[in-house]
Amino acid sequence: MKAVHFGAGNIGRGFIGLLLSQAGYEVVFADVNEQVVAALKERGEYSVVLAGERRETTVVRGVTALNSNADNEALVRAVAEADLVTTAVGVSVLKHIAGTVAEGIALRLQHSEAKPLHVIACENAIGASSQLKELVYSRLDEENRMRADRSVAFPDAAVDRIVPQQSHKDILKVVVEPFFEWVVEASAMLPGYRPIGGVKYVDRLLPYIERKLFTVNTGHCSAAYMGYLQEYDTIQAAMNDGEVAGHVASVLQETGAVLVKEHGFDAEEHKAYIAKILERFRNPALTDEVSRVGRSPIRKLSPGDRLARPAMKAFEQGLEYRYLARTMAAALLFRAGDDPEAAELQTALQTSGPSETIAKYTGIAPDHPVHREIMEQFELLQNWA
Ligand SMILES: NC(=O)C1=CN([C@@H]2O[C@H](COP(=O)(O)OP(=O)(O)OC[C@H]3O[C@@H](n4cnc5c(N)ncnc54)[C@H](O)[C@@H]3O)[C@@H](O)[C@H]2O)C=CC1
Ligand SMILES: O=P(O)(O)OC[C@H]1O[C@](O)(CO)[C@@H](O)[C@@H]1O
Repeated sequence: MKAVHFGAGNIGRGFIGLLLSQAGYEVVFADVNEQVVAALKERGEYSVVLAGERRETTVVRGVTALNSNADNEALVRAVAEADLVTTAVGVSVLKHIAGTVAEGIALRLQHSEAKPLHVIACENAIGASSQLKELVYSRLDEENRMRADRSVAFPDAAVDRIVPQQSHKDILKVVVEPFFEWVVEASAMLPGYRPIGGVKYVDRLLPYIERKLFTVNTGHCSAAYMGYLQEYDTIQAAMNDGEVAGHVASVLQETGAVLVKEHGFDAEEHKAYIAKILERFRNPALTDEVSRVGRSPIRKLSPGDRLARPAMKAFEQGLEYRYLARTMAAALLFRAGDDPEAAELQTALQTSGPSETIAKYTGIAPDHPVHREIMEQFELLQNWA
């Protein structure tokens, strides 16, 4: 069984590559980071360390890598021969890999009996595989699109494992939290698919991806944005501050009410899910930088993502959204590291002012009550920043 995995970064090596290798796949990583690609090629293995008391280490063997830019021809052939293609590159990078995936699919379809291929985008977004499918299909001709409909599937997925920025002497080593959850849409699978150990298959992914995104990711970025305003460098330090932790808990109550109402999750079970996640954010064996967890604030503020979407749902369901609005206001003030999206937001605020900036990046119109709440929270927070 062969897998091509795009993105040999934190989640790629620390989660997806690990599970695929344990499931018996030969894994070819594709990345643009020449040093990582060269090291994977040369060594064919790397280690994953669990951030816990015992620091258990697993050596992931039987892997190699290709450079997505320089080795494109070989990568196209690898996609053509693969049983599985996975990605963890960032949802905004999918457009850059879609061409290679499309070329690989076109090549495999030249054989009349093309074997089934599953393409799973493991990104923090709703419908990431479906987004990738659209990008790939726009690069295939009509005949190949019709043939791909029969032998290529793009099941959506939700992936959850906190993997902070790594800084070890060994550039391939990756320290990850022990917890993981990978949920895949079973209804989209083609006949003959061999389940991967450790993956949970569900018929309807939406409740799972929304629960994950609106709890883990909404909560985490709330800690990052409020932590940044309080001048903390790490999530662990921010979560030790009662005010930040209280804010995160309030946000998760808001999103929890939406999730329970919309998807029928059991309220008590959801409370336990939140408690576990707050504990994971605090994991003292990890050092997770505010700059990583808050990265790409434009993506995080966008209409379908972890902040605007649950806030709008809360409004539509007659529920509370004040703390979500406060996180969105804080996201506008986030300037950690050299994040280009944070810089773009600062320019927008200076040139167009907060109201227009909120409308442009969240898609929420100025006369909407959620917009008005973000404005109010922004004015309150501005004095801190
Ligand atoms: N780190 C985490 O804890 C989690 C991350 N995710 C999601 O996983 C995805 C990846 O995140 P991380 O692994 O943290 O980021 P990362 O930055 O560590 O890894 C991304 C990798 O993609 C590579 N890349 C960039 N452009 C590429 C291209 N054109 N072709 C091939 N590779 C390319 C980068 O060089 C990098 O190695 C994101 O969508 C993120 O939201 C999901 C759950 C947890
Ligand atoms: O910021 P991104 O790219 O959505 O991904 C990082 C997020 O992924 C996670 O590490 C796990 O889902 C979150 O804790 C974090 O907020």
